[in-house]
Amino acid sequence: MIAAADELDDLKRRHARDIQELHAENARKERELEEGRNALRELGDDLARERDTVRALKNALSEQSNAHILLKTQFTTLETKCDALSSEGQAQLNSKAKLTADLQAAKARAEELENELMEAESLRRKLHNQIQELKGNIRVFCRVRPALGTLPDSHEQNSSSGLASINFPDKREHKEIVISNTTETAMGYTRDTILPFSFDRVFEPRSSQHEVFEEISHLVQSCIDGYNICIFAYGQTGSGKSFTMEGGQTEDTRGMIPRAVRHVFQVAQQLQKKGWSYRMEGQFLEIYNETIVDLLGKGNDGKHEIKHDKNGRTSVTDVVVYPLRSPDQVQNLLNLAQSRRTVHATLMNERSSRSHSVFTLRIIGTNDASGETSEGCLNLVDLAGSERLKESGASSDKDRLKETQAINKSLSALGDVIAALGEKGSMGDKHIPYRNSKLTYLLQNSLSGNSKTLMFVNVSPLSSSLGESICSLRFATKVNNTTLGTAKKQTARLS
Ligand SMILES: Nc1ncnc2c1ncn2[C@@H]1O[C@H](COP(=O)(O)OP(=O)(O)OP(=O)(O)O)[C@@H](O)[C@H]1O
Repeated sequence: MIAAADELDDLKRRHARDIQELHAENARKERELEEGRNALRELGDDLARERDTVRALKNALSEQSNAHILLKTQFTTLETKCDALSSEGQAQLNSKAKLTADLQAAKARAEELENELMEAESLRRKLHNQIQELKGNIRVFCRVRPALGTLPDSHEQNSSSGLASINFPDKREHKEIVISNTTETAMGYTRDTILPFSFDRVFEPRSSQHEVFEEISHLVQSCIDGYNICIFAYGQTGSGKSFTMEGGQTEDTRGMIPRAVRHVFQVAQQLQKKGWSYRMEGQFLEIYNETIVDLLGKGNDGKHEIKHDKNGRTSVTDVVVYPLRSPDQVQNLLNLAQSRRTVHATLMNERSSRSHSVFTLRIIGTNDASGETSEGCLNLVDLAGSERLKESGASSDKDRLKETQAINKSLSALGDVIAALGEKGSMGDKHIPYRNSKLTYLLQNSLSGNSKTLMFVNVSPLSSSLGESICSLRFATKVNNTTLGTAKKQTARLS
């Protein structure tokens, strides 16, 4: 029993030890279990996170694959477009080659036509000069200016009631002008007079500078062919002479001088193709009270002398002669000259020009290919107002009286020269009184029978100017009835 009790104790001790160990083991297992649980929780969290990541990646993948599909579609469309463009490009290359060939052919044809045109132009010029020779070399154009009331900024506002009765019956050839005038007889009766005049061309008030120049452009062109040309503007103060010759500053209102210079430059350039090269020079003079003033000079006026050489060349001593290189340069010279012109007030026109102005363009041409030379001269003359003493208000002022007398003397000298040239044409050699005025002496070589002369008779539309208008038209008619003979070219061959 003792042994059994010992054994029992022993067993109890071992059992207690086992229980203790089992407790310890249990506690350890519980700890491990807790740790396992924690680990499991962490793994659960990780799993949830991983699931989120996988979900996000899945979404991204789906977006990417959509984008990929879209890009693929776009790529295919672009590929198709590219194919279409490259075949279009090819077609365009083909059509470009065809167009280049067509252009080449058109250029060759244009060149051919240009040559034909040049030949036709030479022929036309020759025929034109022949026609002019047959007609005689003095022509008269009449131009009636518009009433200024119809223009902005005018002093003649509401002047339409004061307009003269001027009619233009010839609607086809524009050669006639008819003035109707009512005068009172000594007995107090009124008498209606119809005065018809006819000229080479009549320009109505609405005619533009462009239309007027069209009619004189061939004449201007003749100076390139070696003729001496003289174009005058004659008429009472305020009748539109300066407007016709110099014009305004705008493209539309530019006058005959700038248009003539531009035309000469253009034609000279065209003739370069035929081997011609031209040198041009210009001078601008004023004749005031029988004294020459250089409008482009530096002021040694009154000391200029007119000289004519045996080759028909006229020069004036000590005047500035500008080599002309462009039409724009001429506009600047005109502006300079304009600011220097002698301008005084008269009753007729506040800014009346009381002097003659003479713009001279000399054109010297050489043709190295054919050995020809030519020298022509174009004079564009803006004459002083032609009104009589009473009309100009000059009779009460000594200086104005002297001016008006000088103007009248030189204008009648011009008439005498033209008349004498006309008589010479029919009766052989006759003395031509060129020396009677500075104006006619200066223009001697451009007024002779060898030259071409055009006179504009400028007319005011106002009834208050009717008397002067009739005087101007009568003077112009006398000039128109004159035949100046045959113009001669000044050409030579280079030795
Ligand atoms: N055809 C026209 N169209 C428009 N305005 C014109 C025309 N002719 C003349 N004029 C205007 O009429 C006015 C007088 O003309 P202009 O000065 O040319 O006369 P003029 O005869 O030269 O006078 P002057 O003898 O004083 O020089 C100017 O204001 C001018 O601009």
